[in-house]
Amino acid sequence: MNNAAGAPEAASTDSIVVSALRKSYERAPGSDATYAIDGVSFDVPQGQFVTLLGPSGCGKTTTLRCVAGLEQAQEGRIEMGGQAVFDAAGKRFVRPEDRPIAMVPQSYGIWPHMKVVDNAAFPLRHGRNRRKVKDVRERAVRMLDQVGLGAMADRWATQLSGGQQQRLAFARALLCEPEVLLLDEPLSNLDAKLRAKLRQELRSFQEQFGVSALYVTHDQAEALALSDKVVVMNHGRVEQIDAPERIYDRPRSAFVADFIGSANLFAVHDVSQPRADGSVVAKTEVGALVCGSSSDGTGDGGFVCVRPENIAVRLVDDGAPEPADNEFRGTVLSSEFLGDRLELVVRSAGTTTKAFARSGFGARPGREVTLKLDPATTRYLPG
Ligand SMILES: Nc1ncnc2c1ncn2[C@@H]1O[C@H](COP(=O)(O)OP(=O)(O)OP(=O)(O)O)[C@@H](O)[C@H]1O
Repeated sequence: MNNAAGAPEAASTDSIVVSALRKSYERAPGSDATYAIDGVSFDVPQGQFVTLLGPSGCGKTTTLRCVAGLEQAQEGRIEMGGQAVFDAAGKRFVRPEDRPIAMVPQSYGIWPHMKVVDNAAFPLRHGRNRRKVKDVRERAVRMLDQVGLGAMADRWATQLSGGQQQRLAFARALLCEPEVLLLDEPLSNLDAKLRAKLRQELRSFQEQFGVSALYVTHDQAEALALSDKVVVMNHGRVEQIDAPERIYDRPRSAFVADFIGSANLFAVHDVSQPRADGSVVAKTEVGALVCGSSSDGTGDGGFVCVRPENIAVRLVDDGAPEPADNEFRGTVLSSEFLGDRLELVVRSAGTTTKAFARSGFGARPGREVTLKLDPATTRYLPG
């Protein structure tokens, strides 16, 4: 669990607690090290699905590999089930094979020259559980049954489809009875439709087996659809940790707002003190906007953030009244038909705004429109 300062506190209900992890790949003494991860802290509560999300190079894989024990950080601490598996200060490092984890790699790591059942049983024959398990084949077949592959146990692994290979990789990982599954972009090699189907399957297996999961992706839709909690990373640091709905509806920074979904960001040059209801008035290039605030503090700078689907669009007709509070006018630059809606780009006061309208809305390029922002879904993000 996180405390008020956002740092994790060790608790018996957490499968993993990562605290202040810092790693640089430049090890030479005196080198001007830049950190691949720089003070990363988060936790994975027991049975939950937690996703590390961020752009390429932000440090997701480095973090996952530190948790797996495949990389060693220079600072910080990692606990699993209440025990330290890494502690830079105490010079403790537990080897990957002795950590209660199983990893599902991007390529699934399936052996083409083996039958499905032998692939599934591989860690029981060769891993840390090797000597403990006698009824290896029986256990592997039982697990294959549970993921719907029982009838394919004696096929060659190469005869499986992409989706079946994922199930096999999942079954093999679960056979190790890990505390936590570590998944490194396991859906990235599949086409969009199959990816959407398999992510639901992945989530339902994870829930069914009650195993905790730490998942890495740069795909924000995948992160929102799958996770109990999303850890958004940027430049080696954590930007925000929250449930998917809060990440989307209440981004804490312009980076999170922009990276997750589609967001309009209006630069702010002055902002009022918070009012009794917590809202602020932010002066922007499109006028003064009343909006909710993500923080207690205010000041100059920052952005007002509003999602395209939260903007109401009206055509401006002859004799239309002047824009009211939280409204501004603009000219339609482009109007794209997306099946269920139109995506409009509207130019006003030197900036462009993206807004959605219903499919039949007659907003051709060149038409003047009024855009109305709802204070409940418009947020001020301090700079
Ligand atoms: N073995 C390595 N040696 C040197 N630098 C590395 C190494 N692995 C990663 N880095 C650097 O560390 C930073 C973080 O990389 P990392 O692979 O963790 O990011 P990522 O968020 O997983 O990116 P991607 O989504 O592209 O896989 C990057 O700047 C990367 O270039």
